[in-house]
Amino acid sequence: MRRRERPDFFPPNVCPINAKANTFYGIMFDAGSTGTRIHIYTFVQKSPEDLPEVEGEIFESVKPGLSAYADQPEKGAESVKTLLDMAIDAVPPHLWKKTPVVLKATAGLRLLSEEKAEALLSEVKEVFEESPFLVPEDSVGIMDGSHEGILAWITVNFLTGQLSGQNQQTVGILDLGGASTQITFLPRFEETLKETPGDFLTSFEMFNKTYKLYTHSYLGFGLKAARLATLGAFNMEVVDGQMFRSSCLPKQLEAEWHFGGVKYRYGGNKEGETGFKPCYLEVLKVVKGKLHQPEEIRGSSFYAFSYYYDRAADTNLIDYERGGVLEVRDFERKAKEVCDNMERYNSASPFLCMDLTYITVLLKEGFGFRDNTVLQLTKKVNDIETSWTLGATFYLLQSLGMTY
Ligand SMILES: O=c1ccn([C@@H]2O[C@H](COP(=O)(O)OP(=O)(O)O)[C@@H](O)[C@H]2O)c(=O)[nH]1
Ligand SMILES: [Ca+2]
Repeated sequence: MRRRERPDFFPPNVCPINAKANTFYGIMFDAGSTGTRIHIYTFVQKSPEDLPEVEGEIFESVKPGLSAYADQPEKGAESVKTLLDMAIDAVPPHLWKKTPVVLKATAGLRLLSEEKAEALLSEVKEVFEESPFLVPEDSVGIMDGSHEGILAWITVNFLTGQLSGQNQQTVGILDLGGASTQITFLPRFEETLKETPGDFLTSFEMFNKTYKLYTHSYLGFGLKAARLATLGAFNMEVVDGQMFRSSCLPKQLEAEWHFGGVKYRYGGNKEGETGFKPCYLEVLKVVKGKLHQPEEIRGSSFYAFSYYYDRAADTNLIDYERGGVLEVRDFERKAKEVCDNMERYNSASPFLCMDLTYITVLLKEGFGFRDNTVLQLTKKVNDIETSWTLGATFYLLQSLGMTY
């Protein structure tokens, strides 16, 4: 796409408040499987040659996600309206009409029937149309899995300064959601391009450059979907009262869990085995042979966020506010510690052992990372969330001709 200049209403030297003429906003909703979030970004474009700067972000979230309202689409849309009302206060009224609002749904809605997903999305569209903001075509929809990874890659590499200037040393990213998981990186070796199935490679244009990225979204491999798969309950018609058991859960546990609008009963192996070893084997069945393993990633380091971050923070592997640097084996060590002392960790979450074991198995046996592969756990860079939403907002502004 060609670089386009935004109209300048005031030449810089006569602009009354110089800084404000080139400020603009973008509103992006992330309708995830476990929650809905609004990101209201403020951008400043100092000159047409430079990348826009992110001046600030307002972030708020609600739970549960839209997919939990599969049978009450109006209620689902109400949760979006609550968040959108925040934008009315955040964006100056004279810019409302120029501020685009978009909602992209991810794996939660991908797993619903088309009919239920459409009903939810059309209610949300109505909420948008009743708002004073700019509602572009296709403003509400389900995002393609490959875009989810690419846009998160754009976000992280933009925030870490890798998309501007010469010597670009981009970083790969790992996102672990509730229902799907993404891996994205820029291959450095010809071999990788040759060995990779075509649908794992996508060319993407951003900020006047084309990137050929390796990316894939594995539907059903998010943390919560993996819990169901381990229990043998994923995509199953659940019979009333049916109990799903696992060696990854505390022996005496019996409880209920709601996900994607379905109720599941689950519990520990009352009589049988419990602990890291049997749990690892159980989880391995869910993962083994299901993921593509690019050779190149074994020796590189990756940025990891979402549930990788949350579980690492929950178990003090990293600081909750600042994040940290880990190796894959740190997750395994912690999984052993938790699974082999399950009763002690019971109070935090009954799924902690299963979650840590899943993360370990996914990284090692799924993607094929080494024990000493380095992971940079990050929630925010320069106070901006490391989410695909920033990349998606840039893409949106580019398509509207508001930036290049
Ligand atoms: O702005 C966000 C959005 C999501 N998450 C994390 O993403 C995970 C939930 O995934 P999500 O609901 O987005 O599921 P998906 O639809 O991506 O499978 C949780 O760890 C959240 O804390 C986050 O940290 N920041
Ligand atoms: Ca997500």
